[in-house]
Order: sequence, then structure tokens, then C-alpha cells
Amino acid sequence: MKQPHIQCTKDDISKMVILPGDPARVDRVAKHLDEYEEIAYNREFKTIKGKYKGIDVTVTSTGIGGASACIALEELVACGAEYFIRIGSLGAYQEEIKIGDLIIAEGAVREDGASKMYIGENYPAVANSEVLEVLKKKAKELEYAHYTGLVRSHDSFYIDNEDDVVRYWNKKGLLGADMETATVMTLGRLRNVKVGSILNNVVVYESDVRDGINDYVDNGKMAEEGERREIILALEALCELSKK
Ligand SMILES: O=P(O)(O)O[C@H]1O[C@H](CO)[C@@H](O)[C@H]1O
Ligand SMILES: O=c1cc[nH]c(=O)[nH]1
Repeated sequence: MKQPHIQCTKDDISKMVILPGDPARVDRVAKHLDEYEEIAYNREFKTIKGKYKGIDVTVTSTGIGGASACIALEELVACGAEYFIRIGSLGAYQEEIKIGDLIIAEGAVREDGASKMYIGENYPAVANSEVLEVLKKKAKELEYAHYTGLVRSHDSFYIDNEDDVVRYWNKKGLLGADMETATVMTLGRLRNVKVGSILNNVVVYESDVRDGINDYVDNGKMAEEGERREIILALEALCELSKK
């Protein structure tokens, strides 16, 4: 049976999955695969299946935000996927984090709405330890500039007290914000699958979020390089995990 939103069946989905938010990023992952085919593109969910260094990999975009990310994850789990690595963009919450630096998330503050529909706020959003360790090891081997720590996942960019919220979490040591890491980590635990998240910084701390994201969309070189690196890091990590 086809899953209603991702429009895929069990035959289409491999054990190893990469989860970008943006459907256009799926095509940019495809360029790094040895071979691939497009499986489906329905709403924000674009799926390809391919091979990287001999292993089967599926790439499915989740769209923006926890609500659609939960739908993607649930339907991919129903198709038999077991390992998930999100590759996203993030706005930095610390001054020293440069455009294109990678964040490997150990866990995330759950300021999304979707995960709260599943379980109370006192349940943590944490990365799977096996995936986390492999991501850290591979980032080091590849010599990619990266930080490891906590991020915040939220549901809205343009809130009135955004500056206060960012400064609050800066003081608490958070590395930055995205919109899906907490959601997929929480739901992944509940569904007994293994989730990690790599985030590419596209907005410098205390700069205008609109400028940062516009530069990223307009192929800003450092953000583009950060994206290339998170793609390679995810693929290399899945290769290593598939050997275990
Ligand atoms: O670049 P992606 O993976 O979409 O991730 C980030 O970018 C989007 C917002 O611009 C949100 O989805 C956020 O989490
Ligand atoms: O500032 C940013 C940039 C990307 N994604 C976010 O959620 N926030």
C-alpha cells in the first residue's frame, strides 16, 4: 500500500534515510549518489532512492516544521526505514559559529508543537547515541568545522519577542535553531528508530534572519559549502552505520 503523503511503498524505501527540509535539497543530495531514481513528489515530500558506495539510501524532504516532519517520519517508518539523518539549515545562537559551520545536535529544546501532540514536554529530544557517535567521528575524519551540542526547534520565525528568545537561549549555551530536529528526535524514540541531525549554519548570531536565508537561497558560497559538507557527512555516516 502507498503511504498517503509521501506516496511510497515498502519497496521504495531503504533502511537508511536522509531527511532534508527543502525538496530542492533532495536533488542536491542526488548529485553525490552513484545512481538514483525519483520515486515520488507529492506536496512537500520529494523522495529519491539511490546508492552510495554500495549501500541503499533513500532521501525524503520533510517540508518546513514539525507537523509535516512527523508525517514524513511516520510514513517512512511504516515503510521499514530504521536510520534517519536530518540535514537542515540553522540560525546560530553563538557568536563564534560561522556561516557553513556544521552543528551536530546532541538534543533539542522542544519548542515545536507537533512533538507535544505525542508526549509531554518533560520527555527529552535526544539523538540516538549510535548515530551521534558516528557523525562526530566522521566529521572529525573529514576535517569539517563543526560544533556538537544542543539546539532549539521552534514553530515560528516572526514572533514579536524573537530577539529576547534568542538572547535567552544564547545565555543557556544553545548552538542555534531549526524547526524539525526536536520533532524527529522525539518521534524517532517513540517509534524505536534511530535519529541524528546535522545542521548547516546559514544565519550569523544577532544578524537579520531574512538576510541569512536570502543569501542561502541565492547560493551564498559558505552556506552552499556547508550544505555540501552536511550531505557528505550524512552519506558517510550511513555507510559506516550500515556495516554495524
Ligand atoms: O533548511 P531546512 O532543512 O528546511 O531547515 C530550516 O529551514 C527552514 C526555515 O527556513 C526550516 O525548515 C528550518 O528547520
Ligand atoms: O534562523 C534560522 C535559520 C534557519 N532555520 C531556523 O529555524 N532559524
